[in-house]
Amino acid sequence: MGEAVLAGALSAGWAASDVVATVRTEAKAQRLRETYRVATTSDNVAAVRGAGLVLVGVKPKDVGALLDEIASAIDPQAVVVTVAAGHPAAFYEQRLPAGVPVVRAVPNTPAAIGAGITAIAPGRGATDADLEAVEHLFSGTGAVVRAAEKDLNAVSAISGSGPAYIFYVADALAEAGVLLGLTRDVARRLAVQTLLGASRLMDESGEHPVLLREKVTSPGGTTAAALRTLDDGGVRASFLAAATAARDRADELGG
Ligand SMILES: NC(=O)C1=CN([C@@H]2O[C@H](COP(=O)(O)OP(=O)(O)OC[C@H]3O[C@@H](n4cnc5c(N)ncnc54)[C@H](OP(=O)(O)O)[C@@H]3O)[C@@H](O)[C@H]2O)C=CC1
Ligand SMILES: O=C(O)[C@@H]1CCC=N1
Repeated sequence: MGEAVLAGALSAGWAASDVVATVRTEAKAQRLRETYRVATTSDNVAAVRGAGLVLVGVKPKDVGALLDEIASAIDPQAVVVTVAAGHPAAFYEQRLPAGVPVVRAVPNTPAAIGAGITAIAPGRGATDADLEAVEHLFSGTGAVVRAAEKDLNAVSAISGSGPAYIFYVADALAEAGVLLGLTRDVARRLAVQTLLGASRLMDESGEHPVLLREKVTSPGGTTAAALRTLDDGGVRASFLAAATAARDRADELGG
C-alpha cells in the first residue's frame, strides 16, 4: 500500500527528491531507488527527522512499536498520515508529541494504477490545511473523499477490502466458465472484461446498479434464472455479513 501511495504522490507532482522511503531490506531499497528515484533508508528515526509529512504504512500490529520508535524525532509541525486499519487517531495522538496532527486514510489497492478511492478523516488536531495536504498526497492514486472518523472502519469494509471481494467474484465467474467447458484462458478473459465493462458502464452511465441489472434481465430469460440461484444461495446476504465481519475485525484490530 505504501508503494502505491508513493507512486501516486509522485504522479500528483511530489518531487522524488523530497521523499524518503523506509525499508528493511537492501533489495527493496534498490528497487525503490531505481523505480522512483527516491532516497531510501532503513533508519525510521532519520527518515522522519525534519519531515513535513510522515506516512505510516505498517501492519496494525506494528504501529505501536513504530510510533514508540519515531515519536521523539517527529517535528511538531509535521502531519502524520496513517493507512493502518483499525487504530483510531487517538491511538497515535497518545503516542506522538502533543499537538502533532494525525489524519487517517483508507486507500485501496487499485491506487497502484491511479484507480483507487481513499477516504480521509482528521484526528483531533488536524486542520483543513492538513486535510488538503493529505488529499493532494492521495490525489495521484485516484479519487479522494472525506469521511467522519467514526465511519472509517465501515469504509474499510466496503472499499478498502472491496477489491478482494471483486477478485473473488472474478475467480468464481472464471471457474464457472471452466465448469461449463470453456478454456481457463478464455473463461478468465470473459470474467475480467465483463467486470471491467460493467464497472465502466455503472460509472459512465451514472445509472443505479438496479436499473442496469434490470436491463440485462429479460423476463423469463437466462439471467433471471441465474439471479434466482444467487438469491437462493444467499449471496446478497453473504455480502452484508462479509462487510459486517470486516468492519468488526477493524474495530477489533483498533482495540
Ligand atoms: N493492502 C490493502 O489493500 C490495504 C492495506 N491497508 C493498510 O495498509 C497497511 C499496510 O498493509 P499492506 O501494504 O497490505 O502490508 P505490507 O506487509 O505489504 O506492507 C507493510 C510494509 O511495512 C514494512 N514494515 C514493517 N515494519 C516496518 C518497520 N518497523 N519499519 C519500516 N518498514 C516496516 C514492511 O516491510 P517488509 O517488506 O520488509 O516486510 C512492508 O513493506 C496495513 O496497516 C493495512 O491495514 C489499508 C487499506 C488497504
Ligand atoms: O485486510 C486488511 O486488513 C487490509 C485493510 C483493508 C484492506 N486490507
